[in-house]
Amino acid sequence: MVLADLGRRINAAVHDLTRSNVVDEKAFDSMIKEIGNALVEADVNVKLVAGLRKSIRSTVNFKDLGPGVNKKRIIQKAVFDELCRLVDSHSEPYKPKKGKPNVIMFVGLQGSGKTTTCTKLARWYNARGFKACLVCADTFRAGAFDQLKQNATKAKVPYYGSYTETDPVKVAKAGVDKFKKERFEIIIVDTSGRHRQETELFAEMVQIQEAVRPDQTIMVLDASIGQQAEAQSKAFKESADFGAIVITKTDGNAAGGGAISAVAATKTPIVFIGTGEHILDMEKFEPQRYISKLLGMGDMQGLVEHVQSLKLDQKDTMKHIAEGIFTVRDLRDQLNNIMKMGPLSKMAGMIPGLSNLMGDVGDEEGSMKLKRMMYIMDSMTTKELDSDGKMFVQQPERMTRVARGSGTSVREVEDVLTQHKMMAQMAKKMKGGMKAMQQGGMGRGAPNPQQLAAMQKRMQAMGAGAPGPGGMDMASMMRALGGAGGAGGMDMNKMMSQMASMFGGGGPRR
Ligand SMILES: Nc1nc2c(ncn2[C@@H]2O[C@H](COP(=O)(O)OP(=O)(O)OP(=O)(O)O)[C@@H](O)[C@H]2O)c(=O)[nH]1
Repeated sequence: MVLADLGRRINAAVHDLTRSNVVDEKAFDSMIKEIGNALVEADVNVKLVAGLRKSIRSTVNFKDLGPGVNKKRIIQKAVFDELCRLVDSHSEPYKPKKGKPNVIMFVGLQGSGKTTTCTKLARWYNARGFKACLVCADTFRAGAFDQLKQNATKAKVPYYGSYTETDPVKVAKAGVDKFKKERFEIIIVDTSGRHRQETELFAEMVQIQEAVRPDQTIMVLDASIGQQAEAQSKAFKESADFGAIVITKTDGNAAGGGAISAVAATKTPIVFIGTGEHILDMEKFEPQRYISKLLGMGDMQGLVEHVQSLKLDQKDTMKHIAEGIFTVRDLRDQLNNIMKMGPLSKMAGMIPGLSNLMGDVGDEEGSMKLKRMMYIMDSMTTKELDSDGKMFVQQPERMTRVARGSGTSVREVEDVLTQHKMMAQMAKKMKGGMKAMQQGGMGRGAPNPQQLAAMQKRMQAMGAGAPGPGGMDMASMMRALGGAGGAGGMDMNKMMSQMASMFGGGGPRR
């Protein structure tokens, strides 16, 4: 059972109960039991599960509920709140400060995903305006430096390491000193892992800690170890003190729930979770966001942050749409942006209701389709790209030329032009609204209540469904978007419709 299945099972249990006409104590008990079973199967510790069941039961307390109260709402909220509490460590991690060197040291067993996570974190800070770099202090494993070098180069992050020095303490110290002198703000030290928790490994970690005096030591844990995470983190904590944890490989891994809850129970903050092998596959861990995503309620705030961190260029298209124009080049720029965002399935998970809309179109098929559309537009002339597409109808031989040049078929070129036409019509309709939003500062500030209401209506029409537990309805999600406008905010609605219709999801249900 992968994590998404766990979410679906919990959701189904809650919905079965709240959908039925009689919400009595018996039905309530069987819902709690089903949630408990699903969590135990996802390797959450039975004691924690027993605690959660007890808390839900006492929060709802059937006997005290009067006839007028909305039982369904209270039950949904109790389940959401208790799930959040299960994964919340209630502790604050270190917050790096700008304008000074912040040394972050990574520890963890070999293969846990340390090197990958170090690079993801450096990129994450870089995208947020910090000057970040990497130091490879793993002299134990041959090839470790090469791997870090390769990752760092791909992520465009400066790095330090040595092929000749065999003492990891010396390499770590030299790297940190060098980058401190060069005024780097985030200096990430990757250490050796090895297979088991051997004494030499712990001794080495302590020595590196003493030499580089990290502001934060982060331990990396593989989600697949489930509730074993508690024992493993204890063993590490006894040797080298660490302040926070990153849990990797939570993608497609049911035991992730077990690992997260086990760590939360030790009151160690989980700062990030790894959600894939790609450099962008890392999410800041926040209990409420994690649970709402797990339950299929989306993570709009996460999506906005993700989109913003990509620094997508939307200026020209936004300006065009405000004027009611949408050129073929605009379509190409938008597709380019979508391709930068990572796997489509992941994006869909962040948007409430979109996973259903996309249907069974896989990532591979979706991205292949995107690529072919890009080849087609790359084979067009500047004049064609900047046009409204009508010249292709007037001179169909242009379509034949583009198909030949891009190695695709005339039919596919027609499809791109149909897609473009649809979006150009949409842009025409949006003309007034976009102008008002731009004038009203939508691109900079939070949406006003009328804009929120309109956006909420559209989102619900797209299949976002009824408000979920915990009061996380569409309005509050939209409010969470406050201040996020521009590329991340308003554009998401458009992007959803684009994606859904392009990948055969049948288009938004309006
Ligand atoms: N699916 C998935 N794979 C991941 C994630 N994080 C890391 N990996 C993969 O896990 C494997 C091991 O990652 P590394 O970063 O090399 O692990 P390490 O802990 O640095 O290992 P050593 O350098 O040998 O100590 C690689 O194939 C990564 O691509 C994640 O969040 N999801």
